[in-house]
Amino acid sequence: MVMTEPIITFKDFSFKYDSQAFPTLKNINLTINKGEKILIAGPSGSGKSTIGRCLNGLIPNIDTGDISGKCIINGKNIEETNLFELSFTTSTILQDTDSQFIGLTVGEDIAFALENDCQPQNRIRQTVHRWADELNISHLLKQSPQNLSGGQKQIVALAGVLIDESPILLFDEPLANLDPASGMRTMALIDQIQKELNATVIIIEHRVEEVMSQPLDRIILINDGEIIADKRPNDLLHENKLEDIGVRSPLYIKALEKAGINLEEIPNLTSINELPDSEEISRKLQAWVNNSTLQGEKEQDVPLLELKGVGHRYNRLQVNPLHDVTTTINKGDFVSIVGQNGAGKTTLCRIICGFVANEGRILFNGDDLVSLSIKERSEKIGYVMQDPNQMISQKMIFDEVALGLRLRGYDKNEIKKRVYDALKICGLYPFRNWPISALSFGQKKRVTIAAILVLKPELIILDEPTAGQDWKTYTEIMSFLKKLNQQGKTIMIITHDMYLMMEYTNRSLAFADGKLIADTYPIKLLTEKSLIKKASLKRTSLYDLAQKYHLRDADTFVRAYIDSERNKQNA
Ligand SMILES: Nc1ncnc2c1ncn2[C@@H]1O[C@H](COP(=O)(O)OP(=O)(O)OP(=O)(O)O)[C@@H](O)[C@H]1O
Ligand SMILES: Nc1ncnc2c1ncn2[C@@H]1O[C@H](COP(=O)(O)OP(=O)(O)OP(=O)(O)O)[C@@H](O)[C@H]1O
Repeated sequence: MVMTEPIITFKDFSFKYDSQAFPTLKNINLTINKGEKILIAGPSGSGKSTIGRCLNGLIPNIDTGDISGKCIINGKNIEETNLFELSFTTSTILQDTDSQFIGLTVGEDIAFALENDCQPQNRIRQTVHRWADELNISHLLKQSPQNLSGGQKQIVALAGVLIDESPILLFDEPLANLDPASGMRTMALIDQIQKELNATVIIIEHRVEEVMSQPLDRIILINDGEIIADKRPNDLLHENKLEDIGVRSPLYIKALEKAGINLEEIPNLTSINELPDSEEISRKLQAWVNNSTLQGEKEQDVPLLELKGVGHRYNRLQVNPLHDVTTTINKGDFVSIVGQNGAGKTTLCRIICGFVANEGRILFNGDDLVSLSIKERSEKIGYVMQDPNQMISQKMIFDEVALGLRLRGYDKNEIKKRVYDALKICGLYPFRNWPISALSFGQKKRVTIAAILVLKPELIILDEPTAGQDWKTYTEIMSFLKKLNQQGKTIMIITHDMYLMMEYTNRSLAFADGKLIADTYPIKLLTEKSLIKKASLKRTSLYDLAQKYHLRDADTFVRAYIDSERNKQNA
């Protein structure tokens, strides 16, 4: 028997933030042994990050509140330990990477963790280069961390944590902004580090399927501040209750279920490789595809936005600036913009909105956009940033949505009418007199969309609207966007979620190294191996399932699955 020794123990532990009326964590009993790898999952606001903050000492040192019961980390009671002491025990990679950077360059930032340990200069250089190599960020070492793309920031933050060599590594949503291939690489890397250092790894993530691409010891489900399951992944998947609490199940499991396959009869559900070779499963999956009728792809060819040789270079250090993007977005399109972290997706959207200079031309309904100011453009093209908190400037919902109209001098009645209309479309009318601070993330996101809809733009561009969201909020945001699209809005959306791309969008633009490398149907994009590799994409597990069971045509299987989900939504 392997000797196990607890490194984290919660005993009848409850915690109430000073500013909250009720406890956020309730009666937590949890033991994690040295060297274990644990996933913590659960809906937004359930208390996952709060548990994380106990592990790294932010609770009770920075986030003060009432504790009852005990929490012992590496032999120390968190109530009797200061932040500095715990910093040697737990390394944390946060959801919000921006607040984590201290160096002037990426290289300095990564080195910082080592300099803390008083290592010699040349050893530091070597280690930094080794990790930068491993993480594919060598070309960024001289850049300022503030200028990186969202995904690049996340990888740099990861490097800092990995080289720190603490006994507990805590990752709070490490995948939220990563492209699919980087996400997989990151999970493999975490696994490798864990083995090398024999570290205890705690991962907080909504993307359960991706985390499960590497072995896990246990999954802990949190709901409403309580632990509702603490099980080995296989046992939890057999119970098949993830979606009941708003956590997305792995796609291949949902597909098996759709085809009427009894999950109880499958011994190991943790990965497609572990599924049994079975004629019967093959037959059932194939029969299910044969029974579904496929919908035709939507064809549209009235041009709305024409991009001709579009590009932008931020500075001379930039290795692959966005260059020569030429394509036409048609009226009614729902376009996904996908690809490699740092490829230029956000930059393209900034160019379209006029926030940064453009080396090419853009026509909107046939007119050149160059003569329009940012303000004039925003009446035609609405841009929704990833973080709603960065967009919101007012206290009250009504005022936030009315802001654009007030700035443009509309009269009071017209403002009221338009704001109410937009709030109704966004399902926020009942909240019209509420302060924004009382809303959840998904609701805030809809406020920022409402604030854009009042100006009646024909095109709406959204930057990763579902990143870091739980399954419920994800579905809420996406069905809402789908409705807007059906009402005639043209939508462009940046995303790293391959399934989202396939289910919701009718067309994909894929980027790599500053270039548009594909412009096609979402499903077609994932049929070409070389494209997938170049754009850092990944096939969903539906393909792997179809291949494993030798279905006649994997793409047809994937389409059948997506159609059946679409129909379920429309019903
Ligand atoms: N510093 C704080 N002060 C007061 N309340 C807080 C604080 N941080 C979190 N909370 C509250 O505690 C609850 C749980 O938040 P927590 O961040 O732990 O959730 P989570 O499960 O990590 O959610 P998400 O998936 O959205 O990140 C929320 O209702 C939140 O409003
Ligand atoms: N303000 C800036 N100054 C200098 N370089 C920048 C700036 N903003 C972005 N870059 C660089 O431009 C490139 C493209 O960045 P962009 O944000 O468009 O990428 P992205 O495709 O949206 O990436 P992600 O998927 O990670 O969000 C990156 O290499 C990034 O480092």
